[in-house]
Amino acid sequence: MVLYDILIKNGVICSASDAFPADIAISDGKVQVIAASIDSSLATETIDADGAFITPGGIDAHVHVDEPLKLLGEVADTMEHATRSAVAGGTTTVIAFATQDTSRKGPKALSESVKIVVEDYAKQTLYCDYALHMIMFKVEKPSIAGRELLDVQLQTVYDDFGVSSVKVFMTYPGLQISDYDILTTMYATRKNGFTTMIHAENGDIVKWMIEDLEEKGLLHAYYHGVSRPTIVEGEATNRAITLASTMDTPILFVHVSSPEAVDVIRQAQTKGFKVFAETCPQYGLLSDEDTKCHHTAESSDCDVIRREREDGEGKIVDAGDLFIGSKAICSPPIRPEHCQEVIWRGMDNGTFTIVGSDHCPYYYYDKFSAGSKYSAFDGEKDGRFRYIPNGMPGVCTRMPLLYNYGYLQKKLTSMMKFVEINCTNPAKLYGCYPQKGSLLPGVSDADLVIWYPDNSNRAYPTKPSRVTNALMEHNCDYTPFEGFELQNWPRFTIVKGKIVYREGKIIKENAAGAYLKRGKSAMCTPKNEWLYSEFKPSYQK
Ligand SMILES: NC(=O)NCCC(=O)O
Ligand SMILES: [Zn+2]
Repeated sequence: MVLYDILIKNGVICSASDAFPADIAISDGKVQVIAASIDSSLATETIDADGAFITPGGIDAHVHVDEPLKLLGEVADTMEHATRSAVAGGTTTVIAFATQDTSRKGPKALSESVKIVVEDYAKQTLYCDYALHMIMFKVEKPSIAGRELLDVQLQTVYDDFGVSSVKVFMTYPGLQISDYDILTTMYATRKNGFTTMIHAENGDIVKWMIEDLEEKGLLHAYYHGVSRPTIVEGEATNRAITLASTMDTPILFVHVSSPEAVDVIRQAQTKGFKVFAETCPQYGLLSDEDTKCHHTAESSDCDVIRREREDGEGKIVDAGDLFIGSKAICSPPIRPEHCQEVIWRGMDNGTFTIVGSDHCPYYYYDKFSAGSKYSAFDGEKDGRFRYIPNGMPGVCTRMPLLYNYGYLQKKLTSMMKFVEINCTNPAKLYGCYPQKGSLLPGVSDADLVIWYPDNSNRAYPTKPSRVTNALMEHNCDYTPFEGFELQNWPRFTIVKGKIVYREGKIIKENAAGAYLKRGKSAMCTPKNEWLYSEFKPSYQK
């Protein structure tokens, strides 16, 4: 009698709390049974995991892809490309962004902004499920009346699309919102049980620094990081915590990179504030050295040879390329090497709740594509750092890099920690647990990854030994991690019970990703403690 579609035998099942040898049976897209031994005759297909770890599929809760409103300009990956790249690296759910369409007004304004995105992605082949956060850069009515309108707008976007998180920016010209508007946003997100995601950098200091560096003729990619030093992030993080504690609103800092920011987050957590944080692999693995090199032969003030790496065939990558530093430009910027230790420690000690990729892919070699890093040379822009598109690809590499450089190098103390920050916590934080981020029989979607065994004598011809762009399966034409050495990589990625990535090959016919409506966060719940009781809102009993 056949009961299961797929049976995985001889693996070590890893959750955020346990790691134990067991078999796992899947049917109808769900995990059905986990038991010490399950008979192969009960399944249509049996996979021998050969002693390897089996983890829940990753959830990458910070992914920017091409979307109708193009807030971040043209990026190289559509949702189809991003989900394909995700599954090639063991991620089985991505959370991307719908941007507020400010031409839409009234109670349904945000819901309509999400609708156009969902309709656009419905036309694409999706390799895994995706959900959406809302990027908000304008409060429609900046007044007391504005917060009641925003309250209704959030209620509506949640009811219609299960969007339960909002991202705001404290930097970027055109996107930066005032402290007043952040308070208004927090009032409404708190009331609706939304997660407030904050990009914390002091935009006014950055503006001042950019103008000053340009005045001094310091224009190359490297100066992007100089214009946004670590204190810029530390100050904004501290300020956002002050605003959040005034409003008794839980907050989540995205893409945290600076030791000062880590310190204030840790202190706030110790005081019992509901402060959560995300970091990204690039902040633990790249350094400001990677942003060096200059773009014209005449300019010599940044005449530093970039750390060279080999590609898959032993060839040195990009030696002598004078604009190469732009590949690693993102915000917050990649920091000096000594900051990396703080990032890894924060992942392991719980300061960081989750790891996201901040996948935001712009072309590099395809210089003439809209949105290429080379658009910094359009017109009179002359390649100046202020015009280099901010962002880099990473949805594919997030899980494998954390496995190889975190777990295998003992910077993450256990595979349980690996699963917690990459899979389970993102699901709890963003309202999709236990459907996602876990392997609970009868409950969780059968989204999982079978890795290669760590200590096998068997040679696997399909096991990659270095990061290459071909491995990424994205549409972008580079990875900032080219040449990084690998001991492990996902061997199988299974999404809703179907194998979508098998030993280096994408299986398109099994792609059945869809839009995922989320619930409210299980973590971001207010404490109902007010710093000043006068601020307690009238709706709160
Ligand atoms: N991080 C970055 O440089 N680009 C993506 C947009 C953002 O998340 O701030
Ligand atoms: Zn951001």
